[in-house]
Amino acid sequence: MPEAVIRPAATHPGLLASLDPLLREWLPRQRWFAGKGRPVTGFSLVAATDLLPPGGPLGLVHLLVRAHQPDTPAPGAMPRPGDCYQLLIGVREALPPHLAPALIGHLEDGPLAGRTVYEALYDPRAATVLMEAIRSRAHVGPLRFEGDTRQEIPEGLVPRLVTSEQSNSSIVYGDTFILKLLRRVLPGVNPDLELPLALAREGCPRVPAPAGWLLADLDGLEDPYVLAVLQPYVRGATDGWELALRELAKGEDFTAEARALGRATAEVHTALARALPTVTLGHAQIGLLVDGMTERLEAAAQAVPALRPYAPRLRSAFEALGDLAAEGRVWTAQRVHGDLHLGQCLRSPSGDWSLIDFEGEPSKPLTERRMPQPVTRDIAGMLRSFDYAAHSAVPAGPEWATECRAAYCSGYAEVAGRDPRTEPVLLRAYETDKAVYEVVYEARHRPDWLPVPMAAIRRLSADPTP
Ligand SMILES: Nc1ncnc2c1ncn2[C@@H]1O[C@H](COP(=O)(O)OP(=O)(O)O)[C@@H](O)[C@H]1O
Ligand SMILES: O=P(O)(O)O[C@H]1O[C@H](CO)[C@@H](O[C@H]2O[C@H](CO)[C@@H](O)[C@H](O)[C@H]2O)[C@H](O)[C@H]1O
Repeated sequence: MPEAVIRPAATHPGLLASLDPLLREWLPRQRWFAGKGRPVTGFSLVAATDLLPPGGPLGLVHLLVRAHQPDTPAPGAMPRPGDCYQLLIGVREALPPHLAPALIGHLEDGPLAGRTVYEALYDPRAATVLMEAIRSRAHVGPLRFEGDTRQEIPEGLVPRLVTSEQSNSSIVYGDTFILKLLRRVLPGVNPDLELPLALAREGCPRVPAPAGWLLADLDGLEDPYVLAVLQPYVRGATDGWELALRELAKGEDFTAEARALGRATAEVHTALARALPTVTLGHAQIGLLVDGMTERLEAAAQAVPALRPYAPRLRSAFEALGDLAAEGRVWTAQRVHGDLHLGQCLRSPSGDWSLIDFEGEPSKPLTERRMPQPVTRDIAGMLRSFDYAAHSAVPAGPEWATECRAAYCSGYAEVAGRDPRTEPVLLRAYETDKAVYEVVYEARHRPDWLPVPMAAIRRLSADPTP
């Protein structure tokens, strides 16, 4: 076993000063960096914790740093404080060749001048320190490693960093557990831990139950930061997106899987409705929802000119929902996944589906992400995802999408006792809202993909039935 001893915390203002120029260059290149397009002008230290002393042969420093970026606040608005990021910095005399991709740079001054600093998650020795801290429920400075005592975590699981494109960073331990380290972190209850814990309490088998987690208690804050979540690893799993594309390429039917996904979604929704409060949305609340959807559409049409000709017809989808509410219709809202699509669904080799990544839309504040919403929001996300898969295939498979969407709704109804298609106005409003979001997302991140949500925009603005 490499060193897994957790030593007392010490802060290193000097270390951050010498890291500053290296991080300014390195941080914006990371996939998970949320402030793309604006330079980083400096950092302030939120917390520094030694997990292994940085002066030793292998140093490991846990940092929470606020990255400052020039902001253009709306007139009268307060400038936003920079985003806070979680970093694990390894410190060595020199990097062995297998850690070359992890290099951040060489410290030129300060207490550790001459040493090499690197992204420690690539380093199995550093990853083992994290796991040992969870196993021993260590408290180090502000960091609190905790866990579910009913789940046994064996010693010596071999770690490997997940290298796929992610919004956060994950380490798989011995194909048995996966530790997700949140990158852009906020104080307060995080749905990525809150909802899987609630589902585990309900005995819902569709979501891997958290086995451990990492919190940080910082002075002056009522709520801790949620920094990481450890879950059982679904071995040999394929995600729904990959599976759907594979079946499409082979011309295979996917409706049985779509139906199973509908059932799995309904199981999760039913358990969440039991576990956490539900509320009724009447005229006033639906009015706010409609206003939000309309504002997002206006902002999207400003940002993406291709959307502008369709905006009036799309707006009418939101207005129709407002009209129903004005007639006295009410809807139930509950906690939902918040960002559901095929890529968030994992199929085990035995054919069971699990849902992952309950973080919600990371760009939104936690209070907004934790608000109860109609389940239709998640359902619309999945319906859009079948459409995405069908449009990504060559040749495109619009009938495939129609069949999968129908099968998904039927599967949902089998478990929930309520078919989402019986709420066409609500479904259309949510699907429109999601397609508008996707237009902005693709214009910003993957312009080649823009035709996919634009096809949906055309369909939704032409045909009032979802
Ligand atoms: N419990 C799990 N079992 C197996 N693989 C998982 C599990 N949780 C996550 N993954 C894999 O890790 C990837 C990233 O996880 P996710 O929670 O979506 O992180 P992010 O928020 O960074 O996108 C997923 O796409 C999936 O491939
Ligand atoms: O998984 P994330 O939380 O990072 O979600 C973002 O990226 C997704 C792309 O990976 C994006 O999803 C869109 O593309 C998917 C195919 O790549 C498709 O299945 C989804 O239906 C579609 O929305 C998601 O919108 C974005 O928030």
